[in-house]
Amino acid sequence: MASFSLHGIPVSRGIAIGRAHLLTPAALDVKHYLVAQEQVEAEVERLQQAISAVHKELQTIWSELPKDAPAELGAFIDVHALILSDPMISEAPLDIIRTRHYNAEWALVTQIDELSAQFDEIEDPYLRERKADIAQVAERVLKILTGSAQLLPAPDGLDESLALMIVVAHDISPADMLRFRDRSFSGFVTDVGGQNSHTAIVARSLDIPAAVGVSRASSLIAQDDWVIVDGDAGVVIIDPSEIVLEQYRERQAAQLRVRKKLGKLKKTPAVTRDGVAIALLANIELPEDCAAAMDAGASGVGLFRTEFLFMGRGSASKLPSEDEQFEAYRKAVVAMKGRPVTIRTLDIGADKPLDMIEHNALNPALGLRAIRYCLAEPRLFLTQLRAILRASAIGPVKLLIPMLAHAFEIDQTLALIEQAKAQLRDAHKKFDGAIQIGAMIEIPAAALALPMFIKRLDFLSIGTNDLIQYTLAIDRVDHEVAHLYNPLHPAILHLLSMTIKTGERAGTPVSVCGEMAGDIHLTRLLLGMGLREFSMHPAQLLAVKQEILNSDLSQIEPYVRKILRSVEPGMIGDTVAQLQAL
Ligand SMILES: C=C(OP(=O)(O)O)C(=O)O
Repeated sequence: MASFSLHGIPVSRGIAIGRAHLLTPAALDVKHYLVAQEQVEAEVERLQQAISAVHKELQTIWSELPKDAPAELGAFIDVHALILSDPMISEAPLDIIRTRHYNAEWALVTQIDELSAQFDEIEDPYLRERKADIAQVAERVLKILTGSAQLLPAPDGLDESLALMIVVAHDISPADMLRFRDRSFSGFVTDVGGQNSHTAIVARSLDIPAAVGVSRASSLIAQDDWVIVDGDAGVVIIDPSEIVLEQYRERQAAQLRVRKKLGKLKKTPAVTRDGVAIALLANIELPEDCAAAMDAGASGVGLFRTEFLFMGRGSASKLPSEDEQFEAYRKAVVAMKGRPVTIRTLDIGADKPLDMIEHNALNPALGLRAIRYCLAEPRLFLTQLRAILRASAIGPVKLLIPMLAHAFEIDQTLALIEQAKAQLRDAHKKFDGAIQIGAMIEIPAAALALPMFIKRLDFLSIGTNDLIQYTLAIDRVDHEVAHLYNPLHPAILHLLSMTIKTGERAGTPVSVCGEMAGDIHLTRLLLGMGLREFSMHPAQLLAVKQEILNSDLSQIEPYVRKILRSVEPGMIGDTVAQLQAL
């Protein structure tokens, strides 16, 4: 196969080299014809041969796995081998050929369709999802039958220890991404998605190179193709030549060296050259992420996205109980060893739907989501509030509320927090009575009416991902408008600067917990606006710290003033670049 490349949106930095693992099988689009009676046994044999060819193929992949490859990769191959040996694949389609005289491809697809319908009926979401594995196995067999399958050998010079799997899919939901965090993949490529979709955010949190919005990747890349993902440029190279491979291996090695160097900064305090201390906190999705936060030297958790505890549970299962939630929050608080943990209440809706809740708004991002949903479902909200409050008895916890825009929403939320406290008192359960309560500033209306928030709350956290989405009126997950997603739009810069300055004047702490906080190209801009608290994924923390250590506020501030006076994108971009080069 000739080498070719595809282009998309770079969302998670780094270089990954490996074999493609297609998540969404290509449509099982095969020829359908009837075979004559005398041809039936030959057709049966054709299918049997294809099945044994796939067995061999799986064995080859097994034998090519590097010794230190994570056990999960081998487990995947085992599952596929087991499926292939199961009579539902190895025998039932043969019966279909014999009884209905279907050609081999049609018989296999018929059997898969029947199995698929049976799997849809299964209550257990884990088992239900095994349907995808069966489809992938069937697709391998079909490729052999149609003559399109050739397992490519490892390109010459490929370091097998780097040859892990690259997930290629039309789209990956944030819930699916959650499942991947326990398995080792070296890269992600999706046909759709935007820079700040939650899928992209989770890829960054996993510290795995990823490109999204790579149009038609899942149909142009075949299972087991050798692929390079350049997460810095958003480029995906399929079947790379030896020279290209060598170049990327060198870049990969250079990145590893940079990482090693950054690793030495873990214990270094984040202080600018002119002596201003900056707090660097971590964004987490699950309590297990605290290990990475501690390892990166985070001074606390600035954003715990609790909705990830509620996602991917399937419609049949229940929402997490108060005790289950408490256990998760407690774990995070214990893991952070006395450093503050900012727990955000449920921010569901839009691209973070819950399986058990119907989300049928016409414009989900503008609908009954986040705090709006919680206020409409006080029992669910009180359960979460009690669990968070109980965790505040274990160590320092702050409560963060998403998507607030109206004074009455803040007041209702505060009233419910008081109600949750009263319920805990009645139940003789401990909590921190002086727990700090803050708001996400992520709706332009909130940024423009800041005194209303400052009067009622203890701290503010700017959610730049949603603030950009709502200010520029673009869906953050829609790759067709991804080019309009611009953190340097003058309107965004003004809202940010205004929020930081207003908070500073009022003595209300302001942090940024959106993706802008972890982007090293924007660190100096935010410092110059007066930001002193950044929260980001642990994987980004040391690089941001290095920027801070190399920055001098007195040098930066005049450039930032110039940026804030500019309305021309060219001028803003140039000045941000000059800031970087200081
Ligand atoms: C941090 C944010 O929240 P999320 O990305 O979880 O919506 C944000 O909007 O910037």
